Amino acid sequence: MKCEQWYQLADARADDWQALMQAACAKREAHWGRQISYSRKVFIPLTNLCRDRCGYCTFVKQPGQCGAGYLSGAEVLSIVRRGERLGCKEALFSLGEKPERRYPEARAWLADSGYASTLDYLLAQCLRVLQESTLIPHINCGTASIEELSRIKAVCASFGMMLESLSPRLLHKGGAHHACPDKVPKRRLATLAAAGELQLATTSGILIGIGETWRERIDSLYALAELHQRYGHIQEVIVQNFRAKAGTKMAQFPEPTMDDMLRTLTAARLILPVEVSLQAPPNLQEHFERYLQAGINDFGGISPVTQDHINPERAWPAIGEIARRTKACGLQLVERLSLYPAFQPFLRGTPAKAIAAQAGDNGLAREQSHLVAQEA
Ligand SMILES: O=c1nc2n(C[C@H](O)[C@H](O)[C@H](O)CO)c3cc(O)ccc3cc-2c(=O)[nH]1
Ligand SMILES: C[C@H]1O[C@@H](n2cnc3c(N)ncnc32)[C@H](O)[C@@H]1O
Ligand code: MET
Ligand code: SF4
Repeated sequence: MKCEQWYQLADARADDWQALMQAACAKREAHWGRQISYSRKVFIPLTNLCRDRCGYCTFVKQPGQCGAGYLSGAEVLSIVRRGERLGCKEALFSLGEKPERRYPEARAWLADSGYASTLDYLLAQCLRVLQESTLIPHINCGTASIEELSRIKAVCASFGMMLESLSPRLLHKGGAHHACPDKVPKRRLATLAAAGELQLATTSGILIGIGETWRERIDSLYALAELHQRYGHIQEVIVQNFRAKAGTKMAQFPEPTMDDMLRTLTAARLILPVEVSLQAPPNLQEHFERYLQAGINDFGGISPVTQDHINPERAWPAIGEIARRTKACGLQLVERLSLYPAFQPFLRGTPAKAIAAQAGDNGLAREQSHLVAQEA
C-alpha cells in the first residue's frame, strides 16, 4: 500500500481495518512465527534532571526534587545486582537530556565527581556494568552527535531513542514539545541516521496521541522505515500510547483509545520491513493482549525488579500473567536478549564478548540465539 492510501484510512470503517489487521498478523507470523518476546530488564534512571520540558513527562525533576541529582555508582550497582539475582539480562539506562546545559547544580555534581558531562558519567557507569556484571546496557539518553554515539557504541549492545513524532507543530507554544530543543524532529532524525552510519543497533518508535494527526503518524512510520532501508540498523520500533499524568501540562489531554493503538500498530506492521521487531508495552492499557491481533511480536522490556520510571503509576503485569494471556491468544511468550541476532555482527570488543556470553550457552540455533531457552 502507498503512503497516500494510508493517509486515507484516517476515516476507514471497522470492516476495512479487520482485513488489514489480519494481513498484519499474517506478516508477523511469516517472519516471527508464533512466539512473542520480551526482555527481562532493570530500569536505571541515572538522572531525572533534563533540559527539556515535554508536556507529558513526569520523569523530569528540578534540582532539589531529586537528591543529589544523579544516582551514585553504588546505587547503579545495587539495582544491577538485584536484576542479576532475578535473571535480568538488560540494564536500561534512561535519563534526562544534557541537564548540565541548564543547571549549575548538575555541572557542580559532575565536576565534583570528576566528569565533564552527563554523557561521560553515563559511559563510565555503563562500562562498569558491562565489565562487572552479567547485564548489558541499553542506552536511552536522547539526542546525540555521531562522535557521542561512537563512544556510546563502545559500552552497550544497543541504543534507544524514540522518534516520538515528526510533527513540527508540537514545538509551538501549547504543544507537547514546546521548549524541547531535543524533540525537534530534524535532530531526532539526525541522531537516528548517525546511529545508522555507525551500525549501532537501534530501538526507536513513536509516542501516539500527543497532538499529532493521523497523517503525521504515518509520516513518522515511513521515516523510520526509510532509515532502516538506508542503514539496516533499526532492530525494533515501539508504538507507545500517551498516558495523561497529573501535574503535567497535558494532564487534561485525551488519551489514545484501544482502536487508535490497534490501527497504528497495524499500519506500523504493514509499513515497516518485517524483520523490524514491533513492540508495544503491556502496562499502558488494560487489554494489552488485543495488540497481538494487530501484528506485534514483542512486549518490550519488563522488569521483575524496578518500576517503569516513565510511567510509575502503571505497574507491569506479572510475567506469568502476560504469558497466560498470550497463550489464550494462541501464541507463546518467550524471553529474549536486548540485542536481536541479526545485529550481533555490528558489535566489537567488550559488548561483543558480553552478548556472546549471554547468547552462547542457551542451546538454541543461531537465528534464535536472542531467545532464552525455556524450562522443559
Ligand atoms: O519500561 C519502559 N521501557 C521503555 N523502553 C525500553 C524498552 O521497553 C526495552 O527495554 C528496550 O526496547 C530493549 O528491548 C524504551 C526504550 C527506548 O529505547 C525508548 C523508549 C522506551 C520507553 C520505555 C518506557 O516508557 N518504559
Ligand atoms: C522514554 C519514553 O517514554 C515516553 N513517555 C514519556 N512520557 C510518557 C507518557 N506520559 N505516556 C507515555 N509515554 C511516555 C516517551 O516516548 C519517551 O521517549
Ligand atoms: N530524555 C530522553 C528522551 O526523551 C530519554 C527518555 S525520557 C526519560 O528521549
Ligand atoms: S521525556 Fe525525556 S526529554 Fe522529555 S522532559 Fe522527559 S526526560 Fe526530558
